[in-house]
Amino acid sequence: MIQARSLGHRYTRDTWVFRDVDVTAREGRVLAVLGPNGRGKTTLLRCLAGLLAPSEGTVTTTTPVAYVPQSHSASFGYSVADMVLMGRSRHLKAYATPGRRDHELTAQALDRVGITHMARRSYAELSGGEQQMVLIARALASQCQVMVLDEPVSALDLRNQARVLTLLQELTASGMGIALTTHHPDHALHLADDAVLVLGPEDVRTGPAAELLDAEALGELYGLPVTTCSVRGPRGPRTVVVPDLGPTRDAPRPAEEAA
Ligand SMILES: Nc1ncnc2c1ncn2[C@@H]1O[C@H](COP(=O)(O)OP(=O)(O)OP(=O)(O)O)[C@@H](O)[C@H]1O
Repeated sequence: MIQARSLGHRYTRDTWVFRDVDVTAREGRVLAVLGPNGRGKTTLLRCLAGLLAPSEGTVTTTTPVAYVPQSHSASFGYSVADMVLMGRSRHLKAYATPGRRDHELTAQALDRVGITHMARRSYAELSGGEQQMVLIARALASQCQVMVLDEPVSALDLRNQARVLTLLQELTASGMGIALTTHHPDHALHLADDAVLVLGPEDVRTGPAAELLDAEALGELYGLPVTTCSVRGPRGPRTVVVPDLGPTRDAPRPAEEAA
């Protein structure tokens, strides 16, 4: 579990990114953090993951946590398998060589994310989306109990988005805690038990996702009209979020309407 109390952070003396945030990421639950660009989602996530010391408040962590950044550039020519094996580093003594179990867990993580075929490729030469999958596998190999992911599907195509979202659901069902940021309210509605909406430095709302993520709140969050509706997907009804993008290409043009 990661529990943050009265959390606040500022990079400069007079500008707070957020203040007074109480939030908990628990095993077996998904916490989704939403907000416009630059509003502080990554900052909040890095505080929760223990990578950034908050300017005020406390973060208490009771279980091993792994952080999956949005992107990560490796300067050496590591293979994908090496990158994932690095997830095992906290289990190894200083200067120890990874053992059979470490290699087994690396192979399992590659398989679980569906990237075994990439194992020998150079990580640095992968596309952004492929690298994102490798970073998720690295976190899996670490055997964390809470995984903190910064926009884990931002670079992924539709199929890999579905693969990763399904994997996160499976991990949660098996008891892992997930905290993630996302620019997809649909994904948050699909996955999340709890949500954080970062509206402003002094207005960070937390609560059950199903209550917090309604059309009115999302409209206020992103500053444009938003409609939610239920669609019948291949696996049953789902709620989708439709932002107001103006007239669509399918809409009749004014001249056609008048005719
Ligand atoms: N290291 C830093 N030093 C100074 N300011 C920073 C630093 N990192 C982030 N910021 C600022 O803090 C604010 C929040 O940034 P953050 O990356 O947390 O936002 P975000 O909500 O994750 O954005 P996005 O959705 O675009 O990824 C931004 O104004 C950003 O410019």
